Amino acid sequence: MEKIIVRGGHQLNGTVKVEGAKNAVLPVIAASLLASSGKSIINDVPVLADVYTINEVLRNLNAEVLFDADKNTITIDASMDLLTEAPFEYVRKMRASVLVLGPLLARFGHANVAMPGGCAIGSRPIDLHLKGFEAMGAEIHVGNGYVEAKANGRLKGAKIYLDMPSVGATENIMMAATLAEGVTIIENSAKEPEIVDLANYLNKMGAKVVGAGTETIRIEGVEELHGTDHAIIPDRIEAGTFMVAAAITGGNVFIENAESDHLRSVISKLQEMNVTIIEENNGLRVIGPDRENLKATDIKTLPYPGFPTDMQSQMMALMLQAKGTSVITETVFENRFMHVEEFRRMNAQMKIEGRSVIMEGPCDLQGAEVQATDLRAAAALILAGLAADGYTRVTELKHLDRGYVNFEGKLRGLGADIERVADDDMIMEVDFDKSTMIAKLT
Ligand SMILES: CC(=O)N[C@H]1[C@@H](OP(=O)(O)OP(=O)(O)OC[C@H]2O[C@@H](n3ccc(=O)[nH]c3=O)[C@H](O)[C@@H]2O)O[C@H](CO)[C@@H](O)[C@@H]1O
Ligand SMILES: C=C(OP(=O)(O)O)C(=O)O
Repeated sequence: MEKIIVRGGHQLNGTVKVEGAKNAVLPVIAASLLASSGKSIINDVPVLADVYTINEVLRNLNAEVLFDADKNTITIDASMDLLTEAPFEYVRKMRASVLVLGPLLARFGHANVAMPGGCAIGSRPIDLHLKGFEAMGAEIHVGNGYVEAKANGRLKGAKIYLDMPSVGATENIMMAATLAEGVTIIENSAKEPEIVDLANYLNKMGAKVVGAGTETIRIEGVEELHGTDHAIIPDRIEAGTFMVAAAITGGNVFIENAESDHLRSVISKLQEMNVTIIEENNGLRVIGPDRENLKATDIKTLPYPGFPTDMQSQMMALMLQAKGTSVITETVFENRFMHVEEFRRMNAQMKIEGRSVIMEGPCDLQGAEVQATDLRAAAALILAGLAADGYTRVTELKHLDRGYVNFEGKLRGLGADIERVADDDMIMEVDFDKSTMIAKLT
């Protein structure tokens, strides 16, 4: 079993480059299924496990997908008649597989996709996606672990109010509406930058989408869409994660490609904590304060432009180092505190009260063996390891690899003492080093 081993205490300095956004590329790849002519060429694609998974979903539907990982480019030809079933083996690995529902239903009048079920961060239903399709005239049948959607002819434009601004529901309904007859209005839609990226892509394919990035999106259906070229926006969560890495080590890191407009809430909270952030050409410079000057703060996760839930656990690692009482309240997912127990193994002083976690800092974090409970928790535990005394070993790296490209390599490039080891032999070597180190200290 692979582990990442990190030895804390090294300040990070230098430049790190942010990849294309995972949460933008997945819906864009799914949207490529809408093109009945031409090829789609997607650039700045991050080489992530999730990208391989969605590519497999498309190939399984009979689309032709060529991923040039060296050039970060995917070429998709979906112009042929496709199959319309996405089995559980893919949806289980990655919930974003449900994003093929909208495109398949709109183009072929049928989709049969495994129900995603819950995951480590919450129950994550897809009722809002399905209500949207029903409002557009689709018939939905849920049974035997699958959701089947059927339309008699083209979907019909409709006015759809989302009970909450769900990112996935907004994307799925927006994609379905591009080929519907008439106009669809999505009210209380999600406003994330990834929604805007998807709308830009759809418009280049020939769709008529306006208002993406606001709470009302208007889609005028067209008869067909074609392949196009597109470059994915930078990953704001990867950027935010490296911002915390700089802050937690008191380092000075330039984060190339970080888009400051997408990171306002994160920038503002870091500044409250006394982290210096300078907007430079093509990126952000982040300078962490000395540990005694890192100030406590409070955070509430919210839909964009509020503080992102996908940055919650990384900020928790930083708050454990801050002086005073910090509180994080999670309002987006009902169960996104699994990492708290793992932080406690590292000597973190914290308690959960309802949807909030209360921390008394600064904690003297100690290296320990910890388990990544989800994607962002994996990154957060490694960040905590950068500040901890001794060695931290993080297991269950399948979560990390879903969403970070060469995370340990990028941190090592900035000066972190970190490596990924493949098996227990390697770990014994590190144990040996550790005992030498302890011997030197005493
Ligand atoms: C691939 C991708 O882009 N994933 C992101 C996307 O996930 P995802 O699109 O799954 O997240 P949503 O915005 O849909 O979920 C937000 C909340 O709405 C609830 N909900 C959602 C849909 C629905 O039909 N019914 C319902 O109740 C969810 O359970 C959750 O509590 O947005 C989340 C919120 O910013 C991020 O954490 C994920 O990284
Ligand atoms: C929760 C996340 O992703 P997903 O929706 O793909 O599980 C995430 O990116 O932090």
